[in-house]
Amino acid sequence: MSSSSLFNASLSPLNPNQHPIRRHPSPSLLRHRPVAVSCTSDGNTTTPIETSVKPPRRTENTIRDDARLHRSTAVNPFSARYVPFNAPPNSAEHYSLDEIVYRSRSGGLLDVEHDMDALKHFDGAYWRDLFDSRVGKSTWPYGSGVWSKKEWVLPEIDDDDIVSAFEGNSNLFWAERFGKQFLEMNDLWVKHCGISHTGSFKDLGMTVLVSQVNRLRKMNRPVVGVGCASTGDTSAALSAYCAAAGIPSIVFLPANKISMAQLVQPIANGAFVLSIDSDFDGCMKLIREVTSELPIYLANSLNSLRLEGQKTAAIEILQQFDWQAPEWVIVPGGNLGNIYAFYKGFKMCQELGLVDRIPRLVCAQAANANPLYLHYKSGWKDFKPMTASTTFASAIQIGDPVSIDRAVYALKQCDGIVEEATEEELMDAMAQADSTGMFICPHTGVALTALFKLRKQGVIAPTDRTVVVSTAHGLKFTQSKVDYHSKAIPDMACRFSNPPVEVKADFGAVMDVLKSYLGSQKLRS
Ligand SMILES: Cc1ncc(COP(=O)(O)O)c(C=O)c1O
Ligand SMILES: N[C@@H](CCOP(=O)(O)O)C(=O)O
Repeated sequence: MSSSSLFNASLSPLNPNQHPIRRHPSPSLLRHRPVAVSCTSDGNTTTPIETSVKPPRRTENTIRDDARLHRSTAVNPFSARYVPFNAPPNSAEHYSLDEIVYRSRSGGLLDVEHDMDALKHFDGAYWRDLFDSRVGKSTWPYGSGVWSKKEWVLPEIDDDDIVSAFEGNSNLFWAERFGKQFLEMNDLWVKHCGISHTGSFKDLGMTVLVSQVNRLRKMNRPVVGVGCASTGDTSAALSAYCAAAGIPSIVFLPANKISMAQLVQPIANGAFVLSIDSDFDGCMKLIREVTSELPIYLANSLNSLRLEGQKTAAIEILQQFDWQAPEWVIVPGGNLGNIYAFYKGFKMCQELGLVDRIPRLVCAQAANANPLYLHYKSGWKDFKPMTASTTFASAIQIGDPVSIDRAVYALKQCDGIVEEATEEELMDAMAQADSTGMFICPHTGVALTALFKLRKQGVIAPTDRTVVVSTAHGLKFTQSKVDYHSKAIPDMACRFSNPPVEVKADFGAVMDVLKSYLGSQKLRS
């Protein structure tokens, strides 16, 4: 079936006895659906288009006002709640998302469980079609890559309570030259989650968490501020979204362990910044203690709301490949929420009929902070937290990841793999990627190292469609690049460094240098 006929199929009325809700989808679902398809000269239908010209927007209205005007009066059929993570089927424990709870009764992790039966009243074609129709618009809140999947994220929140920077919809970059030159691969992609509002994938989760906090505060729930421990990216996202909503944010940062660019983000956004003489794990312990004593809402990924937003990056990857699953997705791992979020996004798409299979996941760790890797190598027998050593991939310098159980579950479910990268490997991989036109962060260098290793072992084949998740913007980590290109890193060859050539302000000297450079380029080509 062609994609256009799939599209038509999703619009045709169904036997009402089969899908009572689908026969009457809520107007809010239908509002942003394509209304027609265009025809080619041979009469085949192609892409969806709007047929009527919309009346000009009333200039006194904001996009929030517009959303309010079009608010559906139909009963929302979708809902979600907290349940213990990986609970046995007979477990009755559950909590409303409006409760302030981070752990199950037994002290385990929580998960957000959606009413899958309600979602299943609509078939895969319906959801594909709905999500596709929202991409690239400025309609509140669906213009966001996260909120374009609102029914699968926080279905019950009022559009008015949402705090969004139109995050998501990030670039899926075809790494043509990198794949060809270094890996003999022709179908290699980099999902640039770091090209976003605060420069990392954390925006995807933070829009959800801060929106829910906004709702709780409007309900007069006791939330005076929102706090996190951070290696730099969570704090940046938290402070930006809180600042946008006028909510106080408090961030615990390990002193001298995050980049200057990351440190300045919460400072500029007006957060209350504590620089603590500890590592990330120490800060995490402290924020957990503090949030159990004070009315400060916890924003780390221990809070499963965050993962609901982060899982949309997985859905987006499938969408960008026209709802075809790639063979492999490689994700750098630290506190280990994101690897589970990816799994959850892919799995929901499979369960709801948008795709027929899910990719295998690879979690990549820095060798200096590799508790998951060691656990995997032990045959998942023995998890031991560790004290993480310094790494250029500073945002994943984490030795006691809070989401260890989620990560192990995800990797087991998808026949996943864990790899590690030494400092030299990750820095070389970053420099190689940059030399082909990217500008990636060291964590993406960790993920690329995993790819190098799995290609060499023959686990990933040259034609396997592979996505490497780039988690932060390279501009947040320029000092590591400066160190590498100046060959200023002890015991590192910096094989791909490209230091500037110092030359006198003299025409002859400049010409000499240029001729020698151009000569070496000729030899290379
Ligand atoms: C840039 C970057 N990459 C990767 C990660 C790892 O994500 P997770 O903690 O969800 O494993 C983090 C944060 O931990 C990060 O900030
Ligand atoms: N890299 C993270 C570490 C904390 O992870 P979280 O997802 O649990 O908030 C950061 O940037 O702080």
